[in-house]
Amino acid sequence: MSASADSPSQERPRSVVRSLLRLWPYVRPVRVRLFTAAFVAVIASCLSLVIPLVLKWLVDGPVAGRDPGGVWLGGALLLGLGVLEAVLFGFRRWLVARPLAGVEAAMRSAFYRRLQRLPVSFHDRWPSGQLLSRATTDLQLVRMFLAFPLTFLLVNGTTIAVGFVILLLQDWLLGLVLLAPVIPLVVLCSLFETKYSKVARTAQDQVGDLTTVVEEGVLGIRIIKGFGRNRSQARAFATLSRSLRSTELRKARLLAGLWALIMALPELAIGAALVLGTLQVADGTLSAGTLVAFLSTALALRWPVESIGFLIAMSNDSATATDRFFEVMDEPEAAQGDARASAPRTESVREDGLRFEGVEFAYPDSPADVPPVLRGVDLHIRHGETLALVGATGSGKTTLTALVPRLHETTRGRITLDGADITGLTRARLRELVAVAFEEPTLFSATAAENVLMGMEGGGPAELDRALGVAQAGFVRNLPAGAATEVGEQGLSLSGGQRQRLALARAVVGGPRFLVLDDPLSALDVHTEALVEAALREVLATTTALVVAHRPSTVLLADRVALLSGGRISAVGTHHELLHTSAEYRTLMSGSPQEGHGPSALLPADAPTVRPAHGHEGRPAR
Ligand SMILES: Nc1ncnc2c1ncn2[C@@H]1O[C@H](COP(=O)(O)OP(=O)(O)OP(=O)(O)O)[C@@H](O)[C@H]1O
Repeated sequence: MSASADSPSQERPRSVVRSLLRLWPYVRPVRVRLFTAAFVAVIASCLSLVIPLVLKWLVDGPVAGRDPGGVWLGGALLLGLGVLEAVLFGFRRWLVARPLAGVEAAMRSAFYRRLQRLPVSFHDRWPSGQLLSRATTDLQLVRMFLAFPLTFLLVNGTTIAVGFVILLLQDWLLGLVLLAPVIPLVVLCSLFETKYSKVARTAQDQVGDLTTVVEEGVLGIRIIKGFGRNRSQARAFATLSRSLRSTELRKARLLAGLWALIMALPELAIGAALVLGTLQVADGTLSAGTLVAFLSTALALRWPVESIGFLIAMSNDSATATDRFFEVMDEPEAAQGDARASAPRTESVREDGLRFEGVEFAYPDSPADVPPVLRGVDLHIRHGETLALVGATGSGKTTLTALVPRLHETTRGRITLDGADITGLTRARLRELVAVAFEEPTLFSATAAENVLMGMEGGGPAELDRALGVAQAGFVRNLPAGAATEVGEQGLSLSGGQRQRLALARAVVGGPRFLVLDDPLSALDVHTEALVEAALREVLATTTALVVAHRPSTVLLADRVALLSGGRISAVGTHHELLHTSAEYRTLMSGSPQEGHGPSALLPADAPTVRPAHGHEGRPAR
């Protein structure tokens, strides 16, 4: 979802107020403090309007009557009002600071929880930078809005209204002269708001795109350096950065134009009122004190009026940030266990193994004219059996394995675990039953032990040791702090093979009933692979397992092999049966010339091979 992509909020007419009102559920818990703070700020701001009235009294009274006692009293009153105003504004800040940090934190937690619950298909569609910028910059903007523009739009609005009433009461003609710019200002503000909100949206989306590029640049630093792509990456960054800069400049130009008008029109009105007022004083129709009070009030209203421009701008930025936040919050969550009415609610206890029945799956964003990746998969992995899934690259092996832990939902057909439809199981139960390890092993910024024990709620050192043993991950003990070593962001401080072994340990630690492994040995050297294989055999003997295999050595871990072709299972049998009966299987197996595991090691001498067998003894299939 780049800046250029249409987002839901851009398609329908947008209202800043409606967008901001959606914040209410998060603001509700702190409403009392927020309203109190706004009330205190209104009082403080209106106090500044009392000062000109004291001035009027001072000029027309004690100063005109040469009464030093009165002048001192007036001075003390002005000082007292000033101090009270400052104290009240300070109190307002204290009232809002802590609760608003709480609102921001609550929104961020809700956002994070949502991200965790959203289906994998959502994460496939959304660049991580767009999500990161929503969780950081956008939520900061929202907090700033609640702390400042929200209160001051109310405070300044009230101050302006009270101020004009005071001005009109003092001299209605001069008051009307000052009020004259209001109508053009309202029209200008609404025009500005429409234009500004579009530019604000573009800028915030561009920040998201830029965050994505920075994130990819950091995570992919090895590839970028390895392929010498620093320049092209820097160019991509510079292009996005320039676009963002020009959008920010457009924002600044719009704001500057509005600000110039907001400042110039009232200044002109004050100038006109000053001329008119001076003439009235000269005529004797207006007292000098009233003119001083009038002009002081008008000057006291300058800041509330001038601030309206950037308060509107900030509110617009915040409304855009709110829209962006709710675009993610409004996304439908992944279906829960009992979401499908047709799914059986009780779990069968039969030792039926893992079954795929007429399973069809198409990625949600794939074009309508592209056939589904899986088009009716029927497969039965018997209880306690290990089945290797083999197929050409892109045939859908990873997709099929991702359906078992419900990372994606089948579009048709069903998958059962010991006879129970997986859509009828709760997520927690499904996670208990099925453990997964993917080809690309993801580790988290945590210790090696924490990464492994993520696979078993409440697991301890004994389980950890067993799992590390099974995955041949003894290297962990040689890390600087042993299993307590932080393995770094995405485990980048470890080698590919080490990461894969930790991921494998995580998959087996809980002793799952069903194990789904996506090419678990792909990054291991031949020696380690043999060790892991030996240990895996023990684990596989006690579980029902589906193992995606690219290499003959992995296939040999399995009791039977299924060939995925054309979105269906086209053949099932033992390794040797398939070598005899399926030309496609032979081609796939002979296309992996690994030292010691290639066709020479695995194809029996009488198999009709694509490449000639070399007559070595192959490892026996189980
Ligand atoms: N997130 C996705 N969105 C849309 N299409 C996808 C997505 N992931 C995979 N595909 C497509 O689905 C098809 C099957 O991909 P899959 O990764 O399951 O194949 P595979 O058999 O595991 O491949 P390999 O052996 O190379 O790992 C491919 O055509 C791929 O382009």
